[in-house]
Amino acid sequence: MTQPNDLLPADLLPEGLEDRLPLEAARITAAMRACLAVLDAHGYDRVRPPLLEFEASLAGRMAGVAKGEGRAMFRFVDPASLRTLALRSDMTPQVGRIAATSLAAAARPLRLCYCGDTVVIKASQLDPARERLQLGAELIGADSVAAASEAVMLAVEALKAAGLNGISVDFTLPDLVDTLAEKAFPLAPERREAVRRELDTKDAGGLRAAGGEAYLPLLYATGPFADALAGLRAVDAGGALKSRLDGLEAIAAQIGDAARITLDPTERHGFEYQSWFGFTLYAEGLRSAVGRGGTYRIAGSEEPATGFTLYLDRLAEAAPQPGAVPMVWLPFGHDRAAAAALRAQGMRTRAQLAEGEDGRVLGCTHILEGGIPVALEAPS
Ligand SMILES: N[C@@H](Cc1c[nH]c[nH+]1)C(=O)O
Repeated sequence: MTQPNDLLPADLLPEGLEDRLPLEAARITAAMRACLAVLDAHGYDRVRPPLLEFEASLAGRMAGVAKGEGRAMFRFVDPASLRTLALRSDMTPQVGRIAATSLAAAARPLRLCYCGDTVVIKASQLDPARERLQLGAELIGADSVAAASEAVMLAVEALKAAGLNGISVDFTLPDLVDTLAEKAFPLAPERREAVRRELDTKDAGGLRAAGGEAYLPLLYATGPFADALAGLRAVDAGGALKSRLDGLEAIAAQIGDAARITLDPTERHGFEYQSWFGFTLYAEGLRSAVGRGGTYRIAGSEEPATGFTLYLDRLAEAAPQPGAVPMVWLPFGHDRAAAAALRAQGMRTRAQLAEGEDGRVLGCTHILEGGIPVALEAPS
């Protein structure tokens, strides 16, 4: 038998990639099923885009990704087409492509959901994983307050169905600096990046030095939703903010007490392509975000859309372990119909393959005897 110390160097996994062993895989699967059931019940049809695509098409559907601000993708040359392929780092652009091509003629708003693995070349400090299991929903054809409310409500409902507690939603305004820089607090295009950077690091001195004095109040308008909103309302930006803030207020009113709401108007981490509205989801027991979403435009077709993505393998860390069901040992010559009936009732079975096997050693709690499951003593 192979012992762990027989590990060959070739058996080591690259940094940021790992095997999920049965207990963990069961937790991820249970969370996945619960979330998918919520999206399905709300009328979202599942699509399954491929794991890899032509790089140009993956990168081209999202503004930020095209600008190189996106998560770096693994790329390689396809020996068959001799074109560059990329492994997806996010499924939202793929769903955008489907909406803009195969489903271009489908009625809007179009509700699609998805679940699949994505990979990034470089992980973040907070979360070293380079493979991420995404599960999400995209509402195509609308980026209104109503669409945004539906997306947030659905995300919260899915997280609760997965068994997570203490859910909080952090609202942000991804295109805030661009909007204000146009007119209210004018900034030359080449200065915008510097101002965004200082807002990111919440450095008041740096912000002043970068010529972003007018943006200072934004630094303080962050925290619990009501207070932060009041702070932002006090920023007189010649009405440039009003429609956005009214929108946030309407979304928050819909959520009510289904989740705790905070507002960080300048947060842009993880928002590469979202437009007026963005949100980050957190849950009790997990330091990093369990999902993100917002409004955006599908690059190419310019169609408005709203959606969210949950990071399933991450959120499953705080999801409850599915309850163990009886595991029934099926010895040689067992009653097959009785075994099938037990499985139909939700029990699990393991069948004997060779002489000398002991069901208890193989994790069984019961043995099928005379057509009924009889409890086994745990192995000593
Ligand atoms: N796919 C984005 C979130 C998103 C979905 N739809 C719109 N935004 C992410 O993983 O961060």
